[in-house]
Amino acid sequence: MGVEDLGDKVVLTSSNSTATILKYGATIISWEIEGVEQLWLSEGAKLDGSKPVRGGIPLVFPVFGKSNETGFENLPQHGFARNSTWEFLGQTTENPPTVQFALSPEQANEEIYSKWDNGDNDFTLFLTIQLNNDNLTTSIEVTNSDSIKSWKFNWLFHTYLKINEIEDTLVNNLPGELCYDQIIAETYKESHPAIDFHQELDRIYQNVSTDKIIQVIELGKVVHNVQRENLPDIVVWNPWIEKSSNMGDFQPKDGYHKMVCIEPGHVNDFVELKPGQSWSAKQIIYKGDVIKLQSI
Ligand SMILES: O=P(O)(O)OC[C@H]1O[C@H](O)[C@H](O)[C@@H](O)[C@@H]1O
Repeated sequence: MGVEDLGDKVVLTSSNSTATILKYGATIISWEIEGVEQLWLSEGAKLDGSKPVRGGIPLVFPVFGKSNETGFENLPQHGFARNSTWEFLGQTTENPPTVQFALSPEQANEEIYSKWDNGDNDFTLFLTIQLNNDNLTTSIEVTNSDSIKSWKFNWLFHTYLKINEIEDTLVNNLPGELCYDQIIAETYKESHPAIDFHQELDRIYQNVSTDKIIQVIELGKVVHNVQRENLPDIVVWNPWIEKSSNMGDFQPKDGYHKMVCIEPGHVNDFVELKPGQSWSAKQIIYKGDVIKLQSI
């Protein structure tokens, strides 16, 4: 049991599990239960701060994807939280092991931060990571630290879940939900009883009730459950053959068989914060093998 600061990373240990967090991006790069890895991390992922980590749980702030909205148009895809080295604030609870990280303009990747409204938005992010025996909980609090200016943002946990075989995998509890399909640039209502994977898939499910647990089911068995608080949107992504072959840090090239991204976020529209206001949200990924079918 405990928390170890190894310099560039922090390791949390509970009686049956461990989580490893890279300070760069405050990216969770590993979560093991009984020695079994739950997150997918590319063998080609850069862990030296030269680029965002391909795998684990990168953090997306203040924009998801690219946006042409005023103030966001110069930012690269997914913003700067994943390219910044966060401050490790230390352990907040001993049992369950819980740690906190912070990011504000002082620590943010200067080059990218300056592209967000000319580096004129004062913010504070607190990320709390709690390792329980059967779940990993990540909580985020975003505060507008400016005394006069309002600003807006997207937030997303870009969670890469590890699976055995994508073609044996289904994602449930999304039928009837509105989604924007990024591959064909169209919005439609999901009509399939479960999402299956036979080609590149990149969809933003919008405004999905947080009562709904998103389950990843492999050969009829639940392998991951994703629960959300205050995160209405869910991105489901698998890059498949061509897209992964074009990502230099995606290794091995057939690694897309072993991963699915379920990304809870607030990305369909922006959250607006007035000076001094805060917003918070949570992702809980847990084990548990009961199939729960929730209709719209
Ligand atoms: O390559 P990255 O910038 O890490 O983005 C990886 C992926 O993130 C999300 O899942 C988006 O929906 C995808 O369109 C994007 O390809």
